[in-house]
Amino acid sequence: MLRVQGLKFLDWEEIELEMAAGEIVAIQGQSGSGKSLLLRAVADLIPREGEAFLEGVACSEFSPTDWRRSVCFLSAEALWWVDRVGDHFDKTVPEERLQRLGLASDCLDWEVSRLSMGERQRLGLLRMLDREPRVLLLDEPTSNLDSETSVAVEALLLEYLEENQAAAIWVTHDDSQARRLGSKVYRMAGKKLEVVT
Ligand SMILES: Nc1ncnc2c1ncn2[C@@H]1O[C@H](COP(=O)(O)OP(=O)(O)OP(=O)(O)O)[C@@H](O)[C@H]1O
Repeated sequence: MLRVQGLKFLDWEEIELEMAAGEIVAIQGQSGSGKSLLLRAVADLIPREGEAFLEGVACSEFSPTDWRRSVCFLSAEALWWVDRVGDHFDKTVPEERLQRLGLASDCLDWEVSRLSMGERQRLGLLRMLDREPRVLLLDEPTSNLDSETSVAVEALLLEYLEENQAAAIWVTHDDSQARRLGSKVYRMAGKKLEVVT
């Protein structure tokens, strides 16, 4: 589904990655090792060499907007550009999704400024799913969450990947999360991507 070929940014070594529909690839590595840069490079958000292919079609064949809608990067700190939470969503978020993630049923009417870090993270994730991406580039998507809410986020994401035959690259500092979710686990170290399992 997603193939990354000879991807190179700054002075990191070339990166090759391939993932199938429904698959999660987990990426670990010390702080500053280049995990976020890799996700941004795949999303075509930073200057890079090499190519990424979605279902065989090169990134360069897409408009930048179409690529980023299909291969969607979720930053650890999602950006919010208007005051009201609900104005960031194209569609109505099913009440059941809010409930599953422990979010208040009226949170779409809230001001962004009142959101806690964990609420921002969960709503950023729902906003991403609202756009129905084919590939999810997740930068520590549960870093601000308690363990129970993290489990709920994991379950929702697994369900989304299965139902939509989408794929994800999941950056995490949590070893057990990487092993639990990743069909392959990689580590960024020494400016290169190494296979762990
Ligand atoms: N435009 C740039 N030019 C040079 N160096 C940069 C640039 N952008 C980021 N870096 C550096 O690249 C390194 C990797 O950054 P990155 O954000 O990918 O780390 P990370 O592995 O995601 O870390 P963390 O786990 O702390 O989030 C950092 O040292 C960062 O300062």
